[in-house]
Amino acid sequence: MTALIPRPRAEVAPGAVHVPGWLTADEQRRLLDACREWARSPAGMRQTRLPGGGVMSVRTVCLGWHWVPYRYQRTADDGAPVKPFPAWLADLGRRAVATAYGHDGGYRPDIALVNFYDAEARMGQHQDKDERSLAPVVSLSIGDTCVFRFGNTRDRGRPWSDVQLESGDLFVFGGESRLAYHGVPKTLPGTAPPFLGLRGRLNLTLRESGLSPDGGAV
Ligand SMILES: O=C(O)CCC(=O)C(=O)O
Ligand SMILES: [Fe+2]
Repeated sequence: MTALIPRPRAEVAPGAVHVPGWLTADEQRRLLDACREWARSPAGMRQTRLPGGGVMSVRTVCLGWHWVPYRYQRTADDGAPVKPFPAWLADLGRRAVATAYGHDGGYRPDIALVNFYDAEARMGQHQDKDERSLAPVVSLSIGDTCVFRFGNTRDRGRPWSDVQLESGDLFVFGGESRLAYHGVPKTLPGTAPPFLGLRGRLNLTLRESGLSPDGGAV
């Protein structure tokens, strides 16, 4: 969408870069189509059960490695093999890192977590720390705008920055910010660009597992 108020690129914290409007409308549409395919069962989109008995409000489908709190495995909750991580998505991830940092640093993502947020869904402050690699996390947003809370590496509290992530925005966090706490306190329902035909918000995070294909550390 054309912004009335320009949204400049910003380094929110050292190594944490927000690039508004990075994906073209066509790229957003293609990514949405791919998400709709990935969401189908087997190994489709589901709500993650937490060890304490709770259920996450976002719906998630994983590619490459399936995330269960708090590790990665090769099979999904239904026992089916996790869907493959496509080469084109790794290429997109490399382009994203190069856009954020000026070079791709040999980025080789092999995990994607695709999260769907309906109007009520949110995600509490957490660290992405189940990967053995400290390569950057690439985040791509499609659909409704959200408030993305990007905090510090020490704890869930302040200081943090609240950033609005809109459809097509890129956010990369690596380096000193790789283990920063972050979360999504709310989405803004009905703000998705009409051309998408999507109610809600999708977010893809690409990561390097640091795991070999048989599950050991690389
Ligand atoms: O939805 C987002 O923007 C963040 C998702 C996230 O932090 C995660 O999947 O670990
Ligand atoms: Fe995260």
